[in-house]
This record gives sequence, structure tokens and C-alpha cells, in this order.
Amino acid sequence: MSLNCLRIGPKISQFHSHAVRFLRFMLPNASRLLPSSPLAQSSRLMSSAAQTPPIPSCQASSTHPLMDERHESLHLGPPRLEECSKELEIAVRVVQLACSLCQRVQESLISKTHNQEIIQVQSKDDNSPVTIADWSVQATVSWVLANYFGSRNVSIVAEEDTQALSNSSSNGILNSVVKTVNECLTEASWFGLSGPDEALSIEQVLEAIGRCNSRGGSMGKFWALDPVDGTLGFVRGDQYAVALSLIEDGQVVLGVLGCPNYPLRKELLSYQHRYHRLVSKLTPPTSDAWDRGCVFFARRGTGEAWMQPLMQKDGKREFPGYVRPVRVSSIDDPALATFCEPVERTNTSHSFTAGLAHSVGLRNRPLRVYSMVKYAAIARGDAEIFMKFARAGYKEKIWDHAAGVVMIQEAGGVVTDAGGQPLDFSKGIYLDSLDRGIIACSGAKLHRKIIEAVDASWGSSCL
Ligand SMILES: Nc1ncnc2c1ncn2[C@@H]1O[C@H](COP(=O)(O)OS(=O)(=O)O)[C@@H](OP(=O)(O)O)[C@H]1O
Ligand SMILES: [Mg+2]
Ligand SMILES: [Mg+2]
Ligand SMILES: [Mg+2]
Repeated sequence: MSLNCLRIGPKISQFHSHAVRFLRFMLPNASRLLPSSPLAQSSRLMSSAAQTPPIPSCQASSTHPLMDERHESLHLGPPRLEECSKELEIAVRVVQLACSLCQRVQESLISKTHNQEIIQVQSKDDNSPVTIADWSVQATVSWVLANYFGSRNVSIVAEEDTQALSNSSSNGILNSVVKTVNECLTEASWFGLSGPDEALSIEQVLEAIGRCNSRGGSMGKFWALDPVDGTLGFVRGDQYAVALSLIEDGQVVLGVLGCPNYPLRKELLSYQHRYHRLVSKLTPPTSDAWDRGCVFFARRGTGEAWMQPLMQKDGKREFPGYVRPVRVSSIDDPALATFCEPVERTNTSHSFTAGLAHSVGLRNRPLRVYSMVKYAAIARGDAEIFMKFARAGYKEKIWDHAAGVVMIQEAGGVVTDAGGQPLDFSKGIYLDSLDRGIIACSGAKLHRKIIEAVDASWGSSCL
């Protein structure tokens, strides 16, 4: 018994310190609520640690809305909703909900016949894919944000629009979107969110998607949403992300990144390629060894970023800390560092980054991953560098980067363009003044070396 306590002790105190840091993060004025004696809480923590309850409803919550029962057992008193960042809380919950929607669609896509897949995956004018998940997530997030903050107060910049859904040949896909959105919203209460009293009509779903037509800019507050980032990865059964951020007067103030196929533990990253398919083929879905699905979130100026496992309605996972802080890697030796980049060579120049890697002394193979999962990998310390150099003329969009940038910055890293300037989210939907490419690093030393290498080799590149 005493030996057990000794072994569990450090975990409890680590867990306790995470809980206290998390409370401070969510509730800047919460010192009066924080417990004075960590040890006095330990036995209560241990007795309830095995249970994974549903999260309480945030409107009627008597405990902190993002805490599980282990946190409740700290008896910190009932913080009021208005004391914490309601925007962050709703954003995390709705991204959790959206991830659940995506998981269902991805599973059905993978098991579909070729003809059924054609209905679910469409091609946009630029030949990029769009699926019922992209439209359904956009409708769901838009509806939930409008429901909580009022449709007049909510301004959203997002990737998708209703154009392709509005002609008569798209009836099949539009019906699938409406069905998917309504199925998802019936689960809202499980994620602590209010859903509609009755199923949304086609018009309401189109309105929710179409409402995300803000153009951004330097004044005021707006949300930036990429409903499915890395849609190509999504349709291939691989990595993708749901990315939601809040931008105020041109600065990203909140970021939430849902990464449904991202492993909870770094060691599993080596299975990155066709991860999802491997999981379904090689292991039973409940296997802890393959545990995957994380939601990352950060708030500007706190110096902290956090990770939560994906809530699974029917599943239960062993996950110490439940909500835990993430931090960038401390590696600053290029020989030990790993860099991430897009999978598709049409989205970045693999040959240019290979040259940079060689000149800086990076020895590890690049980690090629779809979507903003790359930003999450740097924020969690799973890799040290992310580089992207799109072809000349391509304009990066704010929803492809905003949530990831604040995540890395608050986790201790650096993100700039290739000229060393911060990304500018105040210029509308594009990162208009971006110089050449994007460089995100775990620390200033690696960042400086990459910038110097870009300057040295840019002139002789064909970019
Ligand atoms: N030509 C071109 N050049 C550069 N970037 C482009 C280009 N076309 C698309 N995009 C954007 O890239 C987003 C996907 O980025 P990834 O890092 O996931 O790329 S990759 O799929 O791994 O290659 C992708 O986001 P989603 O559309 O949300 O998937 C696009 O916004
Ligand atoms: Mg995207
Ligand atoms: Mg997208
Ligand atoms: Mg797209």
C-alpha cells in the first residue's frame, strides 16, 4: 500500500500542478480558488481517477467546464462561466464535436465503394478536394458559435462556401451534409453544448455555411475556421485537422487544433503513413497502444499551450493528466532536429527544403504530414522545424495557419516568414505580405540558422 502510494505520488503531484496551471490559464483571477494543500487532495484524486465521465453542460455547470471528474475532485469551488474565457471554452468543445463528425465521415469514406466515394468527395475549381465533412463541420461550428454568441455578433472567415451546394445537381451531397450536421448536433449535449430544439432545415444549414463570409481585416474580432485542413490526408485515411482561431485587431488571440488521427504519444509518430488504415487493419480499435486523437489549444500571452485527448462517447482511455500542457522541444542541435513539411510537392518545394536541410546540418528524414498537425507536432515537441515554400503566386490563407501559429508561440516556439517577420493576420483572408515561405521552429537558434540558409540559397533556387 505504502509502496503504491510512493510510486503514484509523483504522478499525483505532477497532475496536481497541471490542474492548478490549467485553472490559472482558464481563470486568470482564480488564485482564491486554488487549493492550499496538494497532498490533502491526493486520496480524493486517486479514488476518482479511474472514471471518465461525460463533461458537464457548460450552461448549467457547477464545476469548471473543461475539467473531468479528477479535477472536480479538487473541490476548487464552482467558478462561474463568465469568469473564464467563454470563447475558448466553446471553441474547444465545438472542435471536439467537429472531430467526432470527421471521424465518422472518414470511416465511412474509407469503407465506401468507389461510386459512393465520388458522391462524398468533390473537386473544387482549383482541383483541390472538398467533402461532406468540410461543409458539415463549417455548418456545425458556425451554428454553435452563432447560438452561443448571437449571429449578429459572430463574424467568421472560413474556407468553404455554398456555391457548389446550391445547384440542383448537388442535391445528393447537400442532403448528406444536412443529415451529417443534424446527426452531429444531436450529440452536442454530450460535449457540453446546446443543440437545436429540432433538426436544422436545408436552408438553415446553407445559411450557417454561408454566414462564414467575413473578409477579416485589421479591426475588430473574427473567427478563422478551416473545417478540414489537409482534406487530401482526410480522404486518404491519413492526418488532417480541424482548425479554429479567434483574431482580434489583427492578432491571433485563441487557437484550437483538433487532430483526430494524431497519436497521443510521440513514439507512435513513426507509424504516421497510412496511420488510420494501419490502425484499422492491424489492431483492435480500442487498443491503448494506438491511442490517437488530440485537441490542442492556446491563448495568446499566457505562455502556455494545452492538449486534451479526443472525447470518445463510447470509449474510455487511459490518459494521465487529461488536460496537459505541451511544450516545444529543447533540441537546438540541427543534427538531432527533425523538420516537417507538406506531403504534396505541389504545396511546397521539397527540393529547396532538402537543400536547406543539408546546408544547416539536419540529418533526420523530413516528417511529411498532411495539415496543421505539423504545427501541433512542433508545439508538442515531437519535431523541431516546420518549413513551407509554396510556388510563386500562391497566396497563403489565414485559416491554414492562425491556430497553429498561436499554438507554437505559446508553447515556446518561433514562427515567422522567411524574412524573419511575424505572419500578418490583419490583411484580410490572405497572408498578403508573406516573404517567400513560412518557418516555424522550437527555438531561436534553429530559426536563425534556417533563415540564414534561406538567404544564402534563395538566389540560386528556381522559386
Ligand atoms: N498550390 C498550393 N500551394 C500551397 N498550398 C496549397 C496549395 N493548394 C492548396 N494549398 C493549401 O495547403 C493546405 C494543405 O496543406 P498541407 O500542409 O496539408 O499540404 S499537404 O497536403 O500535406 O501537401 C490546403 O488546406 P485544405 O484545403 O484545408 O486541405 C490548402 O489551403
Ligand atoms: Mg487548409
Ligand atoms: Mg480545409
Ligand atoms: Mg481545401
